Amino acid sequence: MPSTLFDKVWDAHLVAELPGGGALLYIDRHLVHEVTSPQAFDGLREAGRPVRRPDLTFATVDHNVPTDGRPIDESSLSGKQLAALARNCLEFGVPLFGYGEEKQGIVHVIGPQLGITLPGLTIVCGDSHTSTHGAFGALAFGIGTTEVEHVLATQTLRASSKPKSLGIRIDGTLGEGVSAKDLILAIIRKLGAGGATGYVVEYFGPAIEKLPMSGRLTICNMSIEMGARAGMIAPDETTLAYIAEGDRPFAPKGEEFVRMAAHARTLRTDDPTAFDRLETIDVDALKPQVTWGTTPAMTVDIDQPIPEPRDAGEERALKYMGLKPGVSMRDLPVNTVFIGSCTNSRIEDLREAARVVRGHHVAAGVRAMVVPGSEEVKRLAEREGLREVFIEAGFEWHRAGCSMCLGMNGDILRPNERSASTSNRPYEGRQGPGSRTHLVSPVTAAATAIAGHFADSRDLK
Ligand SMILES: CC(C)[C@H](C(=O)O)[C@@H](O)C(=O)O
Ligand code: SF4
Repeated sequence: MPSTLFDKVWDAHLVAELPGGGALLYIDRHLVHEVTSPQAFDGLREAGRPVRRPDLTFATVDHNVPTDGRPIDESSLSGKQLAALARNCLEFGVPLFGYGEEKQGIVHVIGPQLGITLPGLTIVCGDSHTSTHGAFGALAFGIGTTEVEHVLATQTLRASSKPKSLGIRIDGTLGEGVSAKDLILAIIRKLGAGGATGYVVEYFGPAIEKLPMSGRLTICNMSIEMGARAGMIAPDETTLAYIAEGDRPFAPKGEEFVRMAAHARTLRTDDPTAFDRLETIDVDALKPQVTWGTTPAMTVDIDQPIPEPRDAGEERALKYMGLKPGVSMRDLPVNTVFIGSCTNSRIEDLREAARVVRGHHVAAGVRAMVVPGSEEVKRLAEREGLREVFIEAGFEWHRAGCSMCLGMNGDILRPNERSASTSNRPYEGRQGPGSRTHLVSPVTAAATAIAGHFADSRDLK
């Protein structure tokens, strides 16, 4: 019987089938951040247990860190979570990429960058966007705080029954000004915000094979936004070249790399008939996408009008977003442009945005900010002169962190302010109370900052 990439990684990590349909899985890498770990460490302490594999556990601070140079307010909840992680890592011997340190960054950006994320591994983190790491052909998913404690203590996860598999075949070629972000928004728009609930998704096909790792990471990142348990892409030569290049201190080297690469080449779905469900999408005619509502499925092409609401949920979304059907998306002015988040803050995202920005200026009255996904991305961008491009155009240049992806760290919108944001969730209040978020790609965000309203990057030329 043909099997899927997901089957292969699952089977290789199955320790035991549990009575009642669950499974005990061995976990290769456990990523930890300050928001979902404090109670887990408290639990270990109370039980008098150590962290079983501190060498396979990696911690960073991202959600709560100030990105604009403000000092950390130690009396705030953010300050307390940051301090707790530092204490816990010291006590339990877990390596921490702390605030101000060179390896610090958003957990889903530093995993791949440091060579922690590799093909065929199981990777968990107390964070829903752990699906990001599936871009390497890893089985990666978010877990709750109780499970974080279980993984810390045992290096295994009690998973519920094995999810079904959904293959999404993506044909065609992305046009200029259209990116992986537009592709994943189009997929979510087609399948719906719950369209992949209960599935592990594998993206494959010609359009995926042509994508660099940065785009594959963007796609797997947002799998969770259609309810998927995980997103995966089979490792190929692009994946292996990414792991081999650059400064990746935790990536295998020499003989070890050769072994890993040989294993990675076996990690593919034997035949699409192995999927429980199959969907296809063609991207030849895909246009830049913009969300208009409060889920990532409420999306239109940039040259389409705001749609008529089809149900009470869409009506509520329109009201919250302060929008009327029929208004052209392109005519909608924005207050803020945010280029950042684990979806779109890698060096490639910044390069693409800078290419659009170069020689232009941010529109009057618009606040535009770039928040690199890691301190390493920030350093690289500075070395390449991207910082100057953004600063000269009137953008703010920040330190690494989750920043305005969610309102936990001081980077927020004021009530009723509208943003073009490269993040992944346009939920009510996500970027601050009353905030109105529209998801876009980095190049669309850059063009929008310059135009002052939603704009197609191809119009700027
Ligand atoms: C804080 C954390 C638990 C949360 C998540 O799980 O996704 C956050 O990263 C988010 O994006 O909303
Ligand atoms: S950048 Fe946003 S989506 Fe990603 S981990 Fe941080 S808060 Fe969650």
